Amino acid sequence: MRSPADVRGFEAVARERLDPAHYDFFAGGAGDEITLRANEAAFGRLALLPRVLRGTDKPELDVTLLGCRASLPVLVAPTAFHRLADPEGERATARAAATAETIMMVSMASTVAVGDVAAAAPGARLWFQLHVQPDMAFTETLVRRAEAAGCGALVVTVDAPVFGRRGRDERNGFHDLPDGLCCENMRDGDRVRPIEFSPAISWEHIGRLTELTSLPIVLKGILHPRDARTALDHGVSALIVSNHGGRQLDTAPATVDVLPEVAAAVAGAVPVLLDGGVRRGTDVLKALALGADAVAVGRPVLWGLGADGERGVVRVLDLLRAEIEDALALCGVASVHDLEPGMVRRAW
Ligand SMILES: Cc1cc2nc3c(=O)[nH]c(=O)nc-3n(C[C@H](O)[C@H](O)[C@H](O)COP(=O)(O)O)c2cc1C
Ligand SMILES: O=C(O)C(=O)c1ccccc1
Repeated sequence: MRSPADVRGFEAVARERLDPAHYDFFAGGAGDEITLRANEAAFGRLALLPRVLRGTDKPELDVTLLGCRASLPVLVAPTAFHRLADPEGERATARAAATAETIMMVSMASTVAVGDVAAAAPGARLWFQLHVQPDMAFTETLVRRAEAAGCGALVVTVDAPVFGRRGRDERNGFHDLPDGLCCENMRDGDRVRPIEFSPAISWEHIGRLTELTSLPIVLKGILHPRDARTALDHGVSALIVSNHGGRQLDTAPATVDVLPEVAAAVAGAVPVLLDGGVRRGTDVLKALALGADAVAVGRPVLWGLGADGERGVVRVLDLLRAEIEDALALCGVASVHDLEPGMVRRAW
C-alpha cells in the first residue's frame, strides 16, 4: 500500500479497514453534525496572508507546555477506545507520540490502562484526561493511577456533563465495547465500573481536584470567554478551546471562530490550546496566529491508527510536521512563536 499523502487520505484507508460501526463512532458527531462540519469549514474560510523575502533555513516548531516539550505544536487529543482501531491500541499511539516527540493525552476511556500505556512507551510524554465521576473516591483513584503512571497533567473534560446524542451510534446500535475490550482504567477490584457522567459537575469540583493533586490541571472544553476568566480564578494551568470534535452540543460554534475571544480573555496568563477540525499544517498556523499555543488532533490520529497502527500515527504526525514547515516557509515566518493575528483574514 502506498502511504496516503495527507490526513484525509488516511481517513479513506481507515474507513475501508474498520468495522463500519466503529468508523462511525470515530467519525461521527452529535445531532445534525453541524458543529462537526463547522470545525473544518471554519478553517477553510480563513486566509493566510504571506510575507515574502524573509527566508530562513530551519523553521522552529517546538513548544513547551507546562514544562513538557513537544517537537511540534500538535498534541494527541484524548480519544476513547483505540483498540477498536488497532490491536495494540493506546500502546501504539503512545509509542508513535514518543517517536514524534509530542504529548499524548490518554483518555480515561482508553482500552489499555494508563500505567500499561506508560510502560509500553518509554519516553512518552503523557497527560491523563478525566471525566469527573460522581463518586469522588473513585475519581481520586483515577487521579492516583495517572500520577503513578507518570502523567504530567490532568486534563479535565468540562463539556460533557451528559453524553452527547450521536445519531450514528444510535442507528448502528453501538453502545458498548465488544467482548474482550473494556475501559481498563475503570477496574475496581474484580469489576469494571461504567464511565459515568456528572450532570452536577461545577467549579467546586475543579477546586476539589486542585486540592487532591499537585498535577497541573487543564480544562478541556472551554468556549465562552467568561468561563476562561473563571478558570483562571480557579488556578487552572491551561485551557483547551474545544467543542469535543462536535460530539457534545451540536450547533456550538467552531473552535477557531471563538479562539480570538478566549485568547483575549486569557491574555497570556496560561497556555491556550485548541482542538477540532485541524487537518492541515495551514490549520495549525491559523490557530497559532489567532492565539493558541498549540493544537491537538483527535480523529487524524485515529485515522493513522486505523490505517496502519503505530506506523500510521507516526506518519500522520510527520505529515502534519512537514505541512507546518512548508506553510511557515511560504508565509515567511521562521518560528511558530512568531505567528500573529494580522496574518489571518476572514475571506470567502
Ligand atoms: C472517537 C472519539 C473519542 C473521543 N473520546 C474522548 C474522550 O474520551 N475524552 C475527551 O475528553 N474527549 C474525547 N474526544 C474529543 C477529542 O478529545 C477532541 O476534542 C476532538 O476529537 C477534536 O476534534 P478532531 O477530532 O476534529 O481533531 C473524542 C473524540 C473522538 C473523535
Ligand atoms: O466519544 C467521546 O467523545 C467520549 O468522550 C467518550 C467518553 C467516554 C467513553 C466513550 C467515549
